[in-house]
Amino acid sequence: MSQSLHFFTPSSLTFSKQSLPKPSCNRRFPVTTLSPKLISIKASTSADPNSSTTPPQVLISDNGTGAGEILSSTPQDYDTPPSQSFLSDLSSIDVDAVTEVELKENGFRSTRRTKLVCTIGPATCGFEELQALAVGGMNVARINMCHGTLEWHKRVIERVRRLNEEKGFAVAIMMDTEGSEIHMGDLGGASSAKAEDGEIWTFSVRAFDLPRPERTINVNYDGFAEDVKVGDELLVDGGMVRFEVIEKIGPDVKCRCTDPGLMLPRANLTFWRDGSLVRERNAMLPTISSKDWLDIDFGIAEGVDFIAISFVKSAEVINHLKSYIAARSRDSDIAVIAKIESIDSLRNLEEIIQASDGAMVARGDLGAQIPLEQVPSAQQKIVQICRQLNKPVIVASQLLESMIEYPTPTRAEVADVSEAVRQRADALMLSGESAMGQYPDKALAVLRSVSVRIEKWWREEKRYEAMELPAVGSSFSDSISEEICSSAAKMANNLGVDALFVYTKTGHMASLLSRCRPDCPIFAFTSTKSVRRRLNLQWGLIPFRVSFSDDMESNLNKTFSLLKARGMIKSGDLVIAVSDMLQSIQVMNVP
Ligand SMILES: Nc1ncnc2c1ncn2[C@@H]1O[C@H](COP(=O)(O)OP(=O)(O)OP(=O)(O)O)[C@@H](O)[C@H]1O
Ligand SMILES: CC(=O)C(=O)O
Ligand SMILES: [K+]
Ligand SMILES: [Mg+2]
Repeated sequence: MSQSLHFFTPSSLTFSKQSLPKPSCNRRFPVTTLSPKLISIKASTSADPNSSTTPPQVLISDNGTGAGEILSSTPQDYDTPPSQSFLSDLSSIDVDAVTEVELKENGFRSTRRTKLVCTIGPATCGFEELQALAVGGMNVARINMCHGTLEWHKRVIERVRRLNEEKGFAVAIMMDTEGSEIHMGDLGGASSAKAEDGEIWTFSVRAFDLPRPERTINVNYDGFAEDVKVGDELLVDGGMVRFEVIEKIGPDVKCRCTDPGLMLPRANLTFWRDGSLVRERNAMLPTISSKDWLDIDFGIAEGVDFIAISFVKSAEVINHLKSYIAARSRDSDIAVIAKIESIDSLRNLEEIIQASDGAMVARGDLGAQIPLEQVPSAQQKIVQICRQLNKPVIVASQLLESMIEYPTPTRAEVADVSEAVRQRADALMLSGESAMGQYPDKALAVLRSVSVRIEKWWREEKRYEAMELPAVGSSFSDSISEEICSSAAKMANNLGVDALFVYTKTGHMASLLSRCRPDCPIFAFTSTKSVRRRLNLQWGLIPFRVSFSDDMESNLNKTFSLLKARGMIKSGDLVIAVSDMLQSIQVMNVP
């Protein structure tokens, strides 16, 4: 009957089985009271070996088979008294109405796992429009500091906040820096400019009087006229429109349109010579410009959840920004997302991702820096590395580009979205489709329905990709958490459980579970609003805010009754629970 297993640790951990004690009211032991069917594996260690005199233990209990055997508990883990706020907050759990309805109507399994980011622009900045996006499944609202004034962005942030407060959403805010690459001016207020084949346009660093003279474009980079040469190819937005440089007159560069198209305000500009990107000069520009620093100060002051850094070249700039944020806002939760959109970022990919809290495959500019046909493989690689390093990854740009103008996507766009979902990216992003397109809600609905459909198909076919997930933590305690999460995810798949529950203060344990991309959804319970919002970017997590204690038994009882009362779970549902307070895996039916 007895099983034992030894870990080699400072003090040895043992697996063993003992007789199941009768539940008693003063015995605070979660495994005995929750349900008739329950298995608990507990590996209790202290992150700080000096903080506890109790040797770490691993416990296995199983009273689900009727064998009714269990071993002694480690009382210290259960005896932490619930805090005042916990007691006073017994009835409250934050979940948005949309998730609640989705869980009630469709059950856990059909909830969407891929997260959705929407760029907010003139088409979606009003409260009603923002609400429509939240209802439509927006998890993160992105504001792009290339466009709009600080006052405009501030109003958007306020509206998203109000939406969260009033409607219970946990929409996170991502601020995206402008970066100091070369781009066009704002077209003097026009929403776009059309360049036709063969037309001659003037690109200049000169400021023009309004109204903007016909066929002229402002360029933000002073060295532009010096750097380009006659014969160079000038690409707007990575090739959406192409020009050939035909003449230079002082600050004015005359160009002939060779590939016609629509140019959007502040579109990115790159120039190419003999088939390769000219980057000597703009490579000298700082990744974070002085304007970016002001925007970052604004983002910190406004308490945004994510800051996405454009045109990252090295890990150094990420580390620099992270220490700046840490110094500026002591207990700030702002996560830094590295935008992979340059040749340099591809060169230093692993170290950049390692230093960041997440990454974005910014295909718009990336496709302007590397040949377009290399973008898909770069995307796959970035998504894979992020997953291995346990960092959330967003696939961005042109997912549904045609929906800026049309109410239905092209088949090719649907295939592209499907591919990103199949790669199990954490999130998909809308840019122009939601910022200035005619059908933002429809575009979001397409992302949503394609995600759900592909995820379902993938699960039905049991198409697990065998991805090696290397250890990401440095301490032994980290390794235990990783092992627990990968075992819990595997158990969840094998047992066909309805949901994984994770109680997490920092969100780390939830992200480790998400990394395993299990079949079932992950209910992530966290006590702070900011962690809840941040988790909203990660694959498969349904973040709830609820106050909880170190006592897993009461946490589980409390969440079960709260969720049952709201009709989000029911008796008999099979759940696996893990937490970052108590290193254990518990399998149980909802009582
Ligand atoms: N705050 C805004 N105000 C006005 N227009 C905006 C705003 N945000 C986005 N847009 C419009 O939506 C388009 C697509 O947005 P997106 O965020 O992808 O920007 P982008 O200029 O392509 O640059 P990036 O490379 O930073 O994504 C922009 O080109 C712009 O026309
Ligand atoms: C999103 C972004 O910055 C890009 O695709 O270039
Ligand atoms: K940007
Ligand atoms: Mg970009």
